Amino acid sequence: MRAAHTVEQVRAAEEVELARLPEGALMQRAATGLAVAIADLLGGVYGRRVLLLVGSGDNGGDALYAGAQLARRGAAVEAILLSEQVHAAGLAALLARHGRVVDTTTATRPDVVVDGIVGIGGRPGLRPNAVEALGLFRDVPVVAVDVPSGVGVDTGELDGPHVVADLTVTFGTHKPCHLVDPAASACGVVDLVGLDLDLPEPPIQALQAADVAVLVPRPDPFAQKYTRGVVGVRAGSPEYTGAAVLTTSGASCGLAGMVRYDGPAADEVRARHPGIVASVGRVQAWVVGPGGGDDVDVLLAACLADGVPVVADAAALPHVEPGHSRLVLTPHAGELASMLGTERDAVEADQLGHVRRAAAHFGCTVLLKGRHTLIADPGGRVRVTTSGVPWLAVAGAGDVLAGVIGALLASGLEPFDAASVGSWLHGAAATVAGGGGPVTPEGVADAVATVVSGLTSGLQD
Ligand SMILES: NC(=O)C1=CN([C@@H]2O[C@H](COP(=O)(O)OP(=O)(O)OC[C@H]3O[C@@H](n4cnc5c(N)ncnc54)[C@H](O)[C@@H]3O)[C@@H](O)[C@H]2O)[C@@H](O)CC1
Ligand SMILES: Nc1ncnc2c1ncn2[C@@H]1O[C@H](COP(=O)(O)OP(=O)(O)O)[C@@H](O)[C@H]1O
Ligand SMILES: [K+]
Repeated sequence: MRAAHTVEQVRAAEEVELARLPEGALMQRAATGLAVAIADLLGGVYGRRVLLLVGSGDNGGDALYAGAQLARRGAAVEAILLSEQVHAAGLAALLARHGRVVDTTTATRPDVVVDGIVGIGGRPGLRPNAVEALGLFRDVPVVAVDVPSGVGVDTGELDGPHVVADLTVTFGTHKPCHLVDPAASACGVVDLVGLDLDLPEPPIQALQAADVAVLVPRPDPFAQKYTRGVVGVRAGSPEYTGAAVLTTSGASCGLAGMVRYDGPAADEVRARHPGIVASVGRVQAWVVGPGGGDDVDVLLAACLADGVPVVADAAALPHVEPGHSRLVLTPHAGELASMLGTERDAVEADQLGHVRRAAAHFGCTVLLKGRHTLIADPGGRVRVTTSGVPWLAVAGAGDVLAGVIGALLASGLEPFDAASVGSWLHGAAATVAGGGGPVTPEGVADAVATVVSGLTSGLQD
């Protein structure tokens, strides 16, 4: 599990550790991890040129101490001081190793720029002198210390100028900005240096393959199709039969024992999936909405009246009312904006705030689709999916996702687990299906089984 904690939580945990350790020890641990990561990026240290951008706080201190360590191993290290006050002991350490203080007119072209402008104490945005320094060597790789300076650390928002890093080396735990877009997209690769902090339950997590392997349902030896769960799909309309085929393709990923289809595209659905039963009967979960027509409000009401968990997607979303706790809503940013009476841009700018607001308002699990899909429950807990690839941004992929989540709900997973596991499998399936190239939504649906078998065989070893 990749965990992210807020600035307040990190500060509280650091305080305990700071009181326990000799002065400066925690920063030295951070700086050593940073120096190792920079050396790895450069493929060596001796003779490499490093430019530190140093702000007023401890983030600049980390950069200065890491710079001193690199200078000791033969790097030529220069520092631009962006504040009159910088970490004094860090600066002394750098100067003792023959690092040089330079300005924007005297800095030498480096092999790497180290962003020690601000860390978790930073407000969003950058001052003009930082923007100028960052503009000096635009094509040089940037390593951000802890966070890319200027991003909203707790919110994942971007407001004003900020660093765009190739690598972010963070300490102790991830912060929300490392997982939540748009800030996450400014982090590049994120490397975590452990500080042995005693941290509370993380408010934000990103499932990893091992976590999904634990959560994914497996049939017991005496399983029957009904004990594994039946998922019902009410999707498609005479105009949009493809949505019915794709949603049932997701539902047929093999994670539930049976798929029922109730709608106008039964022939198309059965032609692709002969195992699907096109008759009404008992189900353990419903999926409703993809490609839905004029009667989608009636269908949603019928699904909810069944008293089983429901995935509501696409055309069903505008008809959802608060108060159904076993509901999973799967909007993209435009759909979530309509549901909350705001604009798509506002949702995209503050994805965490909006998905949490929607989960609290509707009293159910809400999954906001995007590059890093967010899943929130009404209590504010959030999971982030990072397994996807940009090729997944293809029409129909969302229908498949709704079907996969429906199968997981039918198998007995709780809504928050079903949504986050389904989203992770969906992203991983796109990676497998495309092999680095384009995918079709059908291909993604087919690849879910391959991903699951990889996970479960790994566990049996
Ligand atoms: N607390 C600790 O023990 C540790 C902290 N570490 C480092 O310390 C950092 C936090 O240090 P600080 O609390 O000193 O805070 P920062 O280094 O993030 O800087 C805070 C100062 O920068 C100024 N500032 C805020 N926003 C700004 C902006 N947008 N542009 C320019 N200046 C701005 C403010 O005057 C503020 O006091 C972490 O991110 C991490 O890098 C690590 O060394 C690990 C140990
Ligand atoms: N840049 C991206 N990287 C990874 N996944 C993405 C990206 N953009 C969109 N996705 C994923 O692609 C899918 C698109 O779904 P959706 O927008 O509902 O399409 P449709 O309604 O046509 O089925 C979602 O699962 C979303 O998370
Ligand atoms: K930084």
